[in-house]
Amino acid sequence: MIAIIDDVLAPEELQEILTHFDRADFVDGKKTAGWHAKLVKNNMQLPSKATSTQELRKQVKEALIRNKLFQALVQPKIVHSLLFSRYEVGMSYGTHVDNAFMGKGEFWRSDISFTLFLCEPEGYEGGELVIEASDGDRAYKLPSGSALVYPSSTLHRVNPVTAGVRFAAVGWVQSLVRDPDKREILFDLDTTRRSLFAKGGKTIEFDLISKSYANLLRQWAD
Ligand SMILES: O=C(O)CCC(=O)C(=O)O
Ligand SMILES: [Fe+2]
Repeated sequence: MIAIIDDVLAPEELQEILTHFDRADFVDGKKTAGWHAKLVKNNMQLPSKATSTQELRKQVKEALIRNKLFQALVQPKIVHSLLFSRYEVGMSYGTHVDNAFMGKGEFWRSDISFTLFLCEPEGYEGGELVIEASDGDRAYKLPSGSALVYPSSTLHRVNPVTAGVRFAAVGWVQSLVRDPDKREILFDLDTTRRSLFAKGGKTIEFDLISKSYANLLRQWAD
């Protein structure tokens, strides 16, 4: 499932991150790409080992983890490999698939990829995140603070930036539920039981859907 999550970060948090970017040194993004993605990756990133990057990473991770829609959609076991990117005019990230596993020493599976847009769409031209689906390409350019979550199994790209600068945080999730179809069933059940609860409280219908939700999650989680 491809989904948009709005307002992951508050305007003050966004401002703080952008202020940090103003004085930060960005390095070549090829450093963290797989051997084939390197061939088409042309962007800049915050150095992953810097203490300030680790603090920003923690902040963004916590914001995602406390977001109820993110929880319901992706069932995160771990949010990992988060990085902060900067695309200047002429930069892009050509068509690629994300590596199935990421990390050094400890490896995490990438089930879901996300891009958290960190600047307003009016501030740059081009730079759309394009998901290449079997029925055609879909291009996304979201407001600052909104995130796109999409299956890591897709081919995707970032179009060349033709004016301005594009900032984003990107990362991956190893989900408790590896199969996207199963995640979607859980999401639908969870949405339905919450809607039933809002309308009628803790009825027997709510209890039975909650029971199915919990028991399926128990069966499907790894
Ligand atoms: O910046 C983006 O929106 C996506 C970047 C990407 O595809 C990646 O880092 O693997
Ligand atoms: Fe990617």
